[in-house]
Amino acid sequence: MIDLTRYPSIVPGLLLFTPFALMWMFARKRRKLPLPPGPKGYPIIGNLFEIGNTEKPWEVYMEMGKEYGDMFYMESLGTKILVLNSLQRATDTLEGRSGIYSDRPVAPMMQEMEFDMYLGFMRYGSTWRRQRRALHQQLNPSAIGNYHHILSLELVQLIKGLESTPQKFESHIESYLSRVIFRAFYGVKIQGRSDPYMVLSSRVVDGLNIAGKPGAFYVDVLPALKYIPEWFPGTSWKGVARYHRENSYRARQEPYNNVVEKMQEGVVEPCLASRMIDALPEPSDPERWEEEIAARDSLAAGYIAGSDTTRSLCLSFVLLMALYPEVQKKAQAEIDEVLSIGQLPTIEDRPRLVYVQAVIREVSRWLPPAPLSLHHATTHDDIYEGHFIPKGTIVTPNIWAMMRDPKHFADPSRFIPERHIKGGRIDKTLPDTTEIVFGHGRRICPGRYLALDVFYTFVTNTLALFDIYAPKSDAAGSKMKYSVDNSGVVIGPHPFDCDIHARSKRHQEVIRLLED
Ligand code: HEM
Repeated sequence: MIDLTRYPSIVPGLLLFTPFALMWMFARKRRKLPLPPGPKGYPIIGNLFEIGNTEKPWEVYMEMGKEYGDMFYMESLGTKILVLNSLQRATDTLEGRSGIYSDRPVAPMMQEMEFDMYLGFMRYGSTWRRQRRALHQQLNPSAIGNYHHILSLELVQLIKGLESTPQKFESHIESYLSRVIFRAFYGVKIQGRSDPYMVLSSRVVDGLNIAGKPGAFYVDVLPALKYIPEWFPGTSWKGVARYHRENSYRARQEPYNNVVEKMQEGVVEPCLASRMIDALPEPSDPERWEEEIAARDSLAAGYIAGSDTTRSLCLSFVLLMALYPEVQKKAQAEIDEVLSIGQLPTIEDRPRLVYVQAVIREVSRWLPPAPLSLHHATTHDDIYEGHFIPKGTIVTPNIWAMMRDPKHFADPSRFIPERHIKGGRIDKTLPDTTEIVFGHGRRICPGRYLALDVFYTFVTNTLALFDIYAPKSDAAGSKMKYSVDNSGVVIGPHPFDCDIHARSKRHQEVIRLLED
């Protein structure tokens, strides 16, 4: 017997959607081809309990894959979900058939908060294409070099912070990443967490995390509720939506308008925004207006999407170095072989740092910040490997399962950078986890080159100058306690303690001599 009290948020949906579910069941009968395999559903509600189980769904889906295969399908109350548990399935559909699999499902509350104006949550179409192009022109591999100096300039404050107050490592990392992103995007130097831009961006991320939770708002279950006036009892969600809509609007407008003003005054630091503005068509061009909105909104989408994800990867790296001191020593030995003390690693050193590259691949595999990527959706019916995939299916790429696929990664729960190396080089026959972690197909993360360069800069410079240990209270590094925060769209380690200090007196001296 199912205990409905465990799933309070789905009870109203159960009642409200029963007629739709019946219609859906009859429509299914008309189809000839089978749907992909999947758990048998209950009459009327279908797979509501599998879909409604929001506790670490990436792990639940990985387990379900053992029974139903690397691609399975669930249906409930009109919602259709296809889970892709292997890289092969993601490549075949999201990349091979990207013309069909590149839409996003947009929940009514997301729309009410205007988060569908952000690239990551926008429906597939011409506005999406325009914004995507605007970002890609500034963040592609040949353009990204324009921002490498910022990674190094902002590094000094991070290194000095880690040396003077190592217990605040989390806040130093967060502040480094925000400084890099805001300076690269808008040419501004922000001042810590209380900076107005930081406050605004964290409010938008909070809103995304609230709206991203399935079943958190009744309007997601019954979209017609949005037409009920705000004075009506039980519509407090409308106030929540308005608050986040305002933040979402300000986050798109304010930093961009600031750059426009600075450009007019001739005092702007070259940045993504100024380069996008320079590249806009002439004011008389009919395309100008739309292109300017695309520039403005794609920048906001980038800085909102980039902070939490990159932070999660950096914190996972610190945690893993404390947990696996032998990996840390090996990576430091490689850096010492390539560079002398006092020389800080740069992007140009990357090809010579093979073991460090393997560490980066293994951190990305071990705790991918977006374990279920972002949902894709189909714009048309499709037939894939003899299965019928209906139009409007929500497609969930399970990055977590791909990273733990024993076909590619033996003993997947262990952290073993060596698995990525063969004959002294990166093993190109193994899937590249630093690609998988950024998603697939036309919606793949446009910030991936920037994110990887920032992450590499953080990893190499930290290893070059500091030792990271489990806190003294822990007898051995491998026994250090940690847990993962699964509460948002992006996951990462919960706050944890660790000891960070300069590797030696000479390293301490190098840090002291660094100039701000
Ligand atoms: C380690 C850091 C990062 C990770 C793990 C990550 C991961 C992802 C993933 C998994 C997706 C969904 C891809 C898909 O739908 O298939 C995505 C989308 C996106 N990412 Fe990132 N990302 C990171 C950093 C960044 C940065 C620095 C930016 C800044 C430009 C950024 C901007 C975006 C945007 C705008 C989208 C939406 C793309 C679209 O829907 O077309 N991300 N990211």
